[in-house]
Amino acid sequence: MRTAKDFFAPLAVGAPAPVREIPARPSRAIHFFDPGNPKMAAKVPDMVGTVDVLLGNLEDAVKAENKEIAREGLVKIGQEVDFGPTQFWTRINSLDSPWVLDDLTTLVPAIGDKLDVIMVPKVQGAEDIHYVDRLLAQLEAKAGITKPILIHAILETARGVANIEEICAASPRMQGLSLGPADLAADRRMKTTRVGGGHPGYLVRQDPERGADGVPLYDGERTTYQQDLWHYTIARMVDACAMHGIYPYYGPFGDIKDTVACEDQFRNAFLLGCVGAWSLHPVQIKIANKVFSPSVEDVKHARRVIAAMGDGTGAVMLDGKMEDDASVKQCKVMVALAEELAAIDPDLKAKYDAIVVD
Ligand SMILES: CC(=O)SCCNC(=O)CCNC(=O)[C@H](O)C(C)(C)COP(=O)(O)OP(=O)(O)OC[C@H]1O[C@@H](n2cnc3c(N)ncnc32)[C@H](O)[C@@H]1OP(=O)(O)O
Ligand SMILES: O=CC(=O)O
Ligand SMILES: [Mg+2]
Repeated sequence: MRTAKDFFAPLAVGAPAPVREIPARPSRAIHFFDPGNPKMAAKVPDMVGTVDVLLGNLEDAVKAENKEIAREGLVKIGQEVDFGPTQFWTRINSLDSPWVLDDLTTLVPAIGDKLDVIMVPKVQGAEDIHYVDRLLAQLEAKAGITKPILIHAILETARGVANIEEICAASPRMQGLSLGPADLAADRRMKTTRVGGGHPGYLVRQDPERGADGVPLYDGERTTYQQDLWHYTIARMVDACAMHGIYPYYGPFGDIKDTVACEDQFRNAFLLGCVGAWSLHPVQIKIANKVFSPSVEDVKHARRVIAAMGDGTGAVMLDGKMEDDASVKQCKVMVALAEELAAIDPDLKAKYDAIVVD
């Protein structure tokens, strides 16, 4: 166990001091691109400023024979592109893979000063974070990096879910967690072959009509309600992240053409407390930016409650509803997010600025 005294000490002589608080930088969409795919790589400079996070993916979805090309492509992009307000992340290969050591030892010296966050897949427990933490400190020290690179863990194994709290607490570098529904489904032996999203078989059914003897009458239509396969895991992530001052994200939604269901899945995550989701295709950036930004109506309502509540204590009636100390805190969450987003998104700022609180 690392004691409180040692927790914020650098793990290598010359490494930058760990951050004390994870900055709340907007990250509505973490947009994945394959840095070894020339068409995708060419689009990266023009995407800066249109998306909160650009992530060069080196892990799954990059063919084994292209791993080195992808890594080299990422170094080139990192060195050549000015990311401005957009965060620059990468997803390295899994810690048991033949590529990860070269990923880290190549990326940190070459573009470690540009990388905000390294996403680590298939994290099983605190030991995985400790390994990356120490190695990053050594590499940062050697390369003279002055700002610590943060770590984001993908929750995609049953063991990772069971160890969620210790993963979040493993290092001051821990920035957040993403749900990895595809690998997690496989690891848990769930019987869905979809990459995230719902499943028509996972449902509850309206009660049947019953005869006088109480026996169900099976002749009527009974409405079914599809349920969210990921609710439990996302809720666990949200609590663990909030407890540790880090950020939860929904992961991939593989049905690229079903933009409506993607929006629903993202919105469920937003309502439960996630700050963003992955975008696998440019079409999903727009969806994430929309869903993970509070609506004008929500911001207006929140500002009205805050204004009506004065010093934030007591209870008032507003539009027939009770508001009190707790609801004003909920409203402050909404307004704080709106302010963070308005600071980087001029369109949103204009919409929020135009709100008149009556
Ligand atoms: C379970 C997990 O681990 S999920 C995370 C790993 N998976 C990924 O990262 C997948 C990333 N996305 C992709 O590989 C692709 O978007 C695919 C395979 C899903 C679809 O690709 P395509 O069939 O080429 O999509 P489509 O034809 O609609 O592409 C339109 C254009 O957008 C580009 N494009 C597609 N995806 C992206 C992307 N993620 N980033 C930037 N550009 C992209 C294409 O290159 C194409 O460019 P062009 O107009 O110059 O030809
Ligand atoms: O990496 C993501 C997943 O769903 O698996
Ligand atoms: Mg995965």
